[in-house]
Amino acid sequence: MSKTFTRAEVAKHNTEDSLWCIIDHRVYDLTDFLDAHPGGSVVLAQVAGQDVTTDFYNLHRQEVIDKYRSQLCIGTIEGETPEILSPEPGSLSPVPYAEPLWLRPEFKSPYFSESHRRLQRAMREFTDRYVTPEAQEKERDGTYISQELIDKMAEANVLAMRLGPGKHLHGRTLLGGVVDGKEFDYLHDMIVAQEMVRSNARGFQDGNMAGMVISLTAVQHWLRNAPLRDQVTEEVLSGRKKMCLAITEAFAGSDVAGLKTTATKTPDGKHYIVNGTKKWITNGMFADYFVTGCRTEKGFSVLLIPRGEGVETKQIKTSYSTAAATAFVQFENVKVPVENLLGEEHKGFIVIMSNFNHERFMMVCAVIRMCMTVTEECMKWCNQRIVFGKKLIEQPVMRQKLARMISLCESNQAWLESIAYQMCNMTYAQQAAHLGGPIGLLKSHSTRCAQEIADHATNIFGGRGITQTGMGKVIEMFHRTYKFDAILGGTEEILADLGVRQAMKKFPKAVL
Ligand code: HEM
Repeated sequence: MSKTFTRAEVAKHNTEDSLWCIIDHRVYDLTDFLDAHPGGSVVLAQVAGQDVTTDFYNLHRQEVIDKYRSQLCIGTIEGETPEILSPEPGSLSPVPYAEPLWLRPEFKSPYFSESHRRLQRAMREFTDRYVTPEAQEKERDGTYISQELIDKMAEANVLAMRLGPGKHLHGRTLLGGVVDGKEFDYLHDMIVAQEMVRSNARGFQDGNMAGMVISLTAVQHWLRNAPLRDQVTEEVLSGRKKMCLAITEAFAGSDVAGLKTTATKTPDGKHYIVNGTKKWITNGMFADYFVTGCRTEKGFSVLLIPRGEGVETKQIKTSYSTAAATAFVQFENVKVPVENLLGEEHKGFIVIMSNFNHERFMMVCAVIRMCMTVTEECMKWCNQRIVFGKKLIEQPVMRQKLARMISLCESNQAWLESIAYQMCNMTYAQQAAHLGGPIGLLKSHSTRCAQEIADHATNIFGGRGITQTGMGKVIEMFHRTYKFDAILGGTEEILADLGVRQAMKKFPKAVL
């Protein structure tokens, strides 16, 4: 790679027998790549011997050249040095507004300590090195997360951190010891969630143990049989077993009262017999345990159901990748020991409701971070793309769009950090009592904003914004999938309504 060439030398290699070109001051020999190029050989023949930097970056993302450099690059241009940055694993983006304010060197924040910063750095590197490459591959081919990655996350205790703060973290070495398990709070939790979504693969993001995140917390808090709880927790956090939450049915989604799956006690009182179906169950395809909402004689109860006789799963294809392992689940006369009951019999609503807070908080962390990435992509594109002889950024209409996108991201992230801080200072029960409304409102609001951001971003990227490869692939993915966050864990309307209803419960009688 230390070889240098003059531009005149490169220009001579302008035939299909010897085809060179220049990208960012580096010389590439594309002769043997002609037939393999996904964009075909004709485009390459048209630019043979030339500096194609602008054309290349109009069509490809930086990671394309990073991937092929070692194979195709033969040297640099004499007296010139490459200018375009290839992000190192773990690095922060230098693009304005690409990172949350607390990560920008010139700003301060009252919320974050050194351990938050250490965790952020370690999580960013972990995601860049291990999660993103697999996420991109699985998102494309629709297969499920590998056991290798699960093992890696289990070993570094990333799986354990994703449950949020709690005793399950005490005594564990978190990502090599960057934070003490006893100090781990909801701001750490937010960091883990926000860093993981930077792998930019919405289906895989859910396929990556999202089912565990929203179900094991309920087991932790509500399964009263301690040996069983410890056994299951250990199995899941070590990555040997997978767990999912099975509440939603084709008959009832956010309206939990309308569920039709039944759990009937056997005459000896030792078991429940479960019958019914569940739909849109994230990770259901590979789950070993289903935390399942059932109708019982006098109400609603939640059971931990292991995969076994009478449990069947079928894949559902949704708008995002099948990497999420979304399933239709059928329970047919499934015998479940009564010790597998979460909370009290007939009082399962509280189990579900209190669990919803963390689930929705996680979703909000993710969607807001994703909006920020989309805004970053648009900032970069507007700065690069030349239309009618001008950069896009020089068009006032584009600056208006960016201003709106930035404002939505900044305000949502600030609201989120404030809620995370409240969570750090409340017990689980206080959170359930006081934060259901605010988290619901923030989720509803942030996904409405996501819709607007997806819309602006697609218009900015044009045809690229509706294409699954090339420069607009992140935009295309976001525009196709932002609705998941608007629906999973409670629709926008239901959550907005919850926010106002919870506020009205506390409305003082004496105020007119
Ligand atoms: C080192 C040189 C190059 C490499 C490694 C490369 C690689 C690729 C890859 C992997 C794709 C698939 C789409 C994607 O994943 O982004 C692609 C598509 C394409 N490439 Fe290249 N390419 C190179 C140079 C060029 C040049 C110089 C041109 C034209 C000036 C070009 C034109 C195209 C076109 C038109 C497409 C299809 C557009 C699309 O899928 O969005 N490529 N290239």
